[in-house]
Amino acid sequence: MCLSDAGTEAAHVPAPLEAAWETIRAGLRRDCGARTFDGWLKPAELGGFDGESGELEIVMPSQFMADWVQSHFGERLALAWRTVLPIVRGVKIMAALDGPKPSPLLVLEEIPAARTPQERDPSAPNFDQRYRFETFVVGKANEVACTAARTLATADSVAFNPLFIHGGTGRGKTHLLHAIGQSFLERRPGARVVSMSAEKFMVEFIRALRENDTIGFKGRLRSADLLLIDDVQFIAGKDSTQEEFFHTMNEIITAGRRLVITSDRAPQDLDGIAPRILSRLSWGLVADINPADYELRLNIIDAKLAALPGVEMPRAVVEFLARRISSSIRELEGALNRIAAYAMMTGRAIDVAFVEEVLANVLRANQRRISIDEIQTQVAEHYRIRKAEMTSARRAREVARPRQVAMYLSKQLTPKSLPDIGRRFGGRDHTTVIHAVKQIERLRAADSELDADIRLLTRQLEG
Ligand SMILES: Nc1ncnc2c1ncn2[C@@H]1O[C@H](COP(=O)(O)OP(=O)(O)OP(=O)(O)O)[C@@H](O)[C@H]1O
Repeated sequence: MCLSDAGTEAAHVPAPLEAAWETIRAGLRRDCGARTFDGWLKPAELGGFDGESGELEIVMPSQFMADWVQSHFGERLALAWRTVLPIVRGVKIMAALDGPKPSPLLVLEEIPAARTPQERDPSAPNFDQRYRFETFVVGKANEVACTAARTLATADSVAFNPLFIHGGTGRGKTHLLHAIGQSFLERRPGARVVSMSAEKFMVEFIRALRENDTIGFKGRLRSADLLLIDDVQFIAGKDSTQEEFFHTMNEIITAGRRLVITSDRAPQDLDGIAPRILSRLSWGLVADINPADYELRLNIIDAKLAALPGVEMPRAVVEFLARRISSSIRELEGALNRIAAYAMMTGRAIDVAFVEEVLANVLRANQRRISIDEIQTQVAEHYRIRKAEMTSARRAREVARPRQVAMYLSKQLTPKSLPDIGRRFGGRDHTTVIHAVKQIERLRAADSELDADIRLLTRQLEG
């Protein structure tokens, strides 16, 4: 449903869009300064909104301005809109149909419209430019998969084929797949790389059957120097697609061409996939991507922040996010974008309170399941005391301090209330817990050894 046509004067824009636009404009003005704003963004007007696709048009007086705003503010505008008014899922910046013609000077400078690789060659893969090895942060959870991916992409010959990468959602499988494709093509310009999801494989195969073009389909896939198939779990239970997939795999591998497959689960858990496909997979290398640990999450945030210039995030906030958002990297990335957009819009400084407010839902969903029992075990082991001392009445320093550390960590790492925590430490009062938390906070700031202990314990507990 299109509410209005871009560039027509009588465009009726619904009130919520108007209100959101005002907020976004105010944020942009604050963010980029009055000069840039007045020169480039002030003339922008709301165009049509398509309620079905969620696409909003922003209309500039000329094509040149539309291109400039697209390249300098396109992503930021889209992000701001999605944040302020989530029904807006995409933003299209366009020139007014009856806008002024660009001056000759501007024509000289006009930026040629970028064409996607697919527009140049419909069979060329459309890789996401952001998904490269250079932007993939490596840690314990993904180093085997990443090394294998790099080897497959760059080595003159590989000892394993296919490469099967598996892991839960949002852990970087697609990122690695695109990185392989781009890196392979850079080393071998002109090579034939075919990249598709298993779902697309199925859809295209069925279409080829219907259009009597299976020869064409087979030819396109089997002649690939590198074939990348994402989310293979999709073809579970689809027998004829699997039959075709098996022959494709076979031909690629026998011809010494390279094949990479990703899946959300390990081969042995792929129910509904033919045994001969699974056995073919086991000829190659199976690499998993585990959930990112605290260290890796910290490094990923740092890397993403480096790509968001102008976003000032204090160390305490970075650590807070790494600690609290552990479900997936996609979620971590989403949280960072949301914080950046809100900070831009409201002009507020980013601190922990701000982040707690902006991410309330995400943080709730990510509530860790670390138990007080685990904390007590880990702390007792670390300080080499008996776990029973966590609940005992002994006040000797060698047991009292570790007990306080465990109470402090229980407050930091679990959602339990102070009285709850007190009860779990031998029925102590909540004021004892408050005292422990304050005491450890104070000591931590002055005692680097204690600080290091707490960091280590936090890392171990968060896995
Ligand atoms: N190690 C990493 N370094 C940098 N960015 C990462 C890393 N891992 C994941 N990401 C980012 O997290 C987001 C989600 O990753 P990706 O789409 O590759 O996940 P996926 O495993 O394919 O998930 P799904 O199974 O849901 O498709 C992407 O934006 C990706 O760039």
